[in-house]
Amino acid sequence: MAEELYASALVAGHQALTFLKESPTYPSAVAAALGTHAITQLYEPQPHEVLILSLLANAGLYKLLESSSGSHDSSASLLSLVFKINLLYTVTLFLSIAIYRRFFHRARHFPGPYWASLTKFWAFFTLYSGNYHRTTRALHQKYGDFVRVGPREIDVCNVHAIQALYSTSTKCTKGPFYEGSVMGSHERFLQNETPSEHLWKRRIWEAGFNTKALRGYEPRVMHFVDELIREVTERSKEGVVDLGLYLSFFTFDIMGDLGFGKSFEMLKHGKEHDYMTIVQGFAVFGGMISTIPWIATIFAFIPRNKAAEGLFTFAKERVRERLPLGQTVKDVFSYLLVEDRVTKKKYSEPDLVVESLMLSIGGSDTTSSSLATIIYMLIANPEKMAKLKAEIDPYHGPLNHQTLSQFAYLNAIVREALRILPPIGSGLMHRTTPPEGITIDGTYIPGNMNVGIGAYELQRDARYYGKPDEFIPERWLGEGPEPFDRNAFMTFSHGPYSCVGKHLAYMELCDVTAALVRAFDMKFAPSYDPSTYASSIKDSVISSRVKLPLLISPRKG
Ligand code: HEM
Repeated sequence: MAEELYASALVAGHQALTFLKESPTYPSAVAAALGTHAITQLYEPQPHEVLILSLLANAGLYKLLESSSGSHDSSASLLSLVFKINLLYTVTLFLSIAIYRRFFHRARHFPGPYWASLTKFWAFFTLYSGNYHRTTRALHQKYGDFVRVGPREIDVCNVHAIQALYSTSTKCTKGPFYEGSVMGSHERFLQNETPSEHLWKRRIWEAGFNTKALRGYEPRVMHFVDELIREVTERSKEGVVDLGLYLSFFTFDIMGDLGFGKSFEMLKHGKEHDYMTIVQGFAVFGGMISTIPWIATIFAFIPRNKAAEGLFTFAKERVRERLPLGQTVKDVFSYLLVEDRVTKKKYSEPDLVVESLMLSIGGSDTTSSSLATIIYMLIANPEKMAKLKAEIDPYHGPLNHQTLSQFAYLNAIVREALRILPPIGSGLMHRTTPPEGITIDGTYIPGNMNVGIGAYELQRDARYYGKPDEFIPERWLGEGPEPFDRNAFMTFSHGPYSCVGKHLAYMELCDVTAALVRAFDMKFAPSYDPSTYASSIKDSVISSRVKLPLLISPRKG
């Protein structure tokens, strides 16, 4: 069979060469471009394959021209001819792709921005601007529930799509969002694992976030809450405090402690650790290239740059220091050391390095930006702050999650902040539809399309939440405006790949909010324009760190 294929390929190659030799050069370039487009419809080549093929094709072309011109033409004029043929080939190929995507593609009936129908770079640049979530929301308001945000990408804003796309029973597969590695290598971590590998790894992670595990982490979390209050008290004596920065220090310190067994001590030193700077840089970059996954596959072949290498070296050292302590320390890492009860598989040391890195990325900026939003919303809505104080103040015991989970208004505030400004707000390309396509609320989406739901647009949709742009915690207590649809809450995603750290996040959000409100009177710094808060949040898949300049003083009454 293989020999037959090889023989057919040789015959086809020979015929193509004869055709090129006998036909005029420029029309051949046009024919080759159209042929390439037709082939890529059947088989999507990887970028490195395209590169290798085009180098080989150009070398062949040069040889062909050389042999057909004899000794008449110099190599400079041959090269110039090769260049012109390449240009014609490229222009034809791109035109052919553009015409196809615009007028013949199976996604052509879906409305959306013009450039998005032609190229994924529309999403890349929209994400670069930090406005992806706001842009897709505006597009849904203009076009409806299904918007074409890429050649074969559909952003969906409809509550029925959650089950259809994200649930355990969905026929959709993980989308290209999870392909490749931004770290410049082939490492796989929980989030971008294949479904079968994800299954056993996820079981290990889930054990690390069950109620018993969380109870074990709480004293460690409370240690950092106390440190946060102490540091903010000290800094506030000097004037304006950027609480956004200190909340970042806080969440990174905790993730260092729970993921690597050692805090970054940023709260203690009041200074940014290089680790945080690099991680935050990577998060932005990683977010952007997730819109064009073939860029990530190129990165997988390039050696890691200095910053990424530094990050890995740091993580490797921390993991090596942490490993000998085994399960004597009750952190998330200790759970990652346990073998899966079903498959008996275990994480290797290099896998632990990658997972610890991912833990610190996934659990830090998400939680700190949510905390900043909670405090911002409370200061911007003094009546809500007063209501929260009225709930917390009568209680004089130690703050812990068991107690705080009974504080209905506090929990409603946390939920409402996560609804109105979710730290992962955009849908991107989380899932790919099955070959037969999928129907959502009466709309058919063809097969092999990339689809996603953005939490921001869904949670600001007036069909699911009355007065969606207003901060109304009461809606979670059954006292807010209608409609109110709990099912449209997507902040932690949904289904088998949803946030595994959700309960730890809730614990941190409640613990810190209660501690800050109990300890301080807070107001916006006079130099700060609070109306810029929401627009200052840049969406790079995970929201960027926000500034929250405050005047803070110990509570008087
Ligand atoms: C407010 C805080 C948080 C938010 C809003 C959040 C949100 C999310 C979302 C939306 C996903 C799914 C992403 C996707 O579609 O692939 C996710 C996954 C994940 N999150 Fe969180 N997260 C938060 C905090 C945390 C914390 C504190 C941790 C760990 C300590 C964590 C660990 C993870 C992990 C490991 C995954 C991957 C799960 C998987 O693929 O099975 N997150 N998170």
